[in-house]
Amino acid sequence: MPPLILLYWAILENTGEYWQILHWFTADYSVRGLLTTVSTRSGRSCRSGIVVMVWSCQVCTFENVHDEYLACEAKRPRLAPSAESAPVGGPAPAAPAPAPAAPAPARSIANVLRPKRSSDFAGSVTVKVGAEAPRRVADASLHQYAPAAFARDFLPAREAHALLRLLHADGASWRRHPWFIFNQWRETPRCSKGFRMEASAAPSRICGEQGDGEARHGSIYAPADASADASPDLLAALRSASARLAEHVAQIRPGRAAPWLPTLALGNRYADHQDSVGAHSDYLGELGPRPIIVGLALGACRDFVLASRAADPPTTVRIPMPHNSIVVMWGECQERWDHAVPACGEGAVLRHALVGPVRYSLTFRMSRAAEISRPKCRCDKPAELKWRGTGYRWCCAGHAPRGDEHTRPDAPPPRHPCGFSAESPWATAEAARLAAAEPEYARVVQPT
Ligand SMILES: O=C(O)CCC(=O)C(=O)O
Ligand SMILES: [Fe+2]
Repeated sequence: MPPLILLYWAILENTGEYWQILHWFTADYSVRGLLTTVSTRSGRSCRSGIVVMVWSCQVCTFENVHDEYLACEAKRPRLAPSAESAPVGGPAPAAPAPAPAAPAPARSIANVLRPKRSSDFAGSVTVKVGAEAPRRVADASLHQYAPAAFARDFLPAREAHALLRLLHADGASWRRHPWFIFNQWRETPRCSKGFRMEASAAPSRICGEQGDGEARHGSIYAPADASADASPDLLAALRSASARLAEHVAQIRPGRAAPWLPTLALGNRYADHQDSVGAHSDYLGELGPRPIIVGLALGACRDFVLASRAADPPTTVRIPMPHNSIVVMWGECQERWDHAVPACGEGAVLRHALVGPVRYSLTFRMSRAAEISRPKCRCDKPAELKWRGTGYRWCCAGHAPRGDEHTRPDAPPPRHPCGFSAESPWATAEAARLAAAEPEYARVVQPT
């Protein structure tokens, strides 16, 4: 049967939503549908009755291969697609001045059929150096400003969508954790859960984040505690994503011999614009110095911010991370840069069709626990590893009950850091070895 193509316009009577729909019926009688008009409502059901209907949004690359219609919520185009080095506003470091909204996509067949990329709707990377006004930069130029790389539309769209569904089902059980900051225990302003991906290991909970007395904090990996409560489908999806990331990193990596094979994924769930992670570098007790850490963002688009600690001149990079985008943080990030997902205004969150304002991130890390001889602090717990300006030191980050334990009424109170601090000559030497094997970031060639 030759393909039959049908283009029609529909107005849903009860919602007033306007859809422009292109269907083509293929030889196997599957039906594809493209929506060109974006809706803000969700939950309508639309069954084709024939075989499969694929709804894809023209604005946010959302693709729903199931038989229900989920309204895409990406109704607010933000910054226009990258214009290399275009100034975007005044000198305020916190947020680049709003740029004019991207023009509405032309309603043409060519535009309907054009595969959409997230750069069509999410903002550009912006860089602010010293007192200069923030500038938009092309994604591929990020390495000129920070030891990091950014890529959009990383996983195949369906894989990203399936992973988001699995995370969203699991994410309801993720918890806020105690963390030590400003000399007191508080709850993390987001929920998190950790996964171990070694084939043989049970998934473990990660005990959230704790402070280190300098208003910086990092993620702490608890040893596997056998709370194997992630679905096999989710673990399989995490392993698949991690294999793709390992391959990507191998392609773009600046030197170094040993492969990066992630074995841990820390999941964060930001329920809305108020959830956040403050500026920090990660704890490295299990990862060793200068680790590669890769963040995969799924769901709502929020800004991921990298800020140099050096004042010569201070650099802030703001990366609006849309659904299915990744940021690779090279080793130097954990020494001389902080990263954050700041709280923002409600309107600054680019919602996702499936999860609305919820953002998930998975930060993939490679455990080197087997190579690291980790001392215990005075609390008799494994110490944490941090860069301290001139070298690495083991320190105590305080201790709180792991996983859900802290929510139990009989949970012991969290313990303040004991003040333990000891040089790690091994980590400092290992960092120097790794740094020598890395060429200048500015010379890293990014694939297009
Ligand atoms: O959510 C993110 O993108 C960052 C999370 C993070 O920094 C962490 O888990 O240590
Ligand atoms: Fe982090």
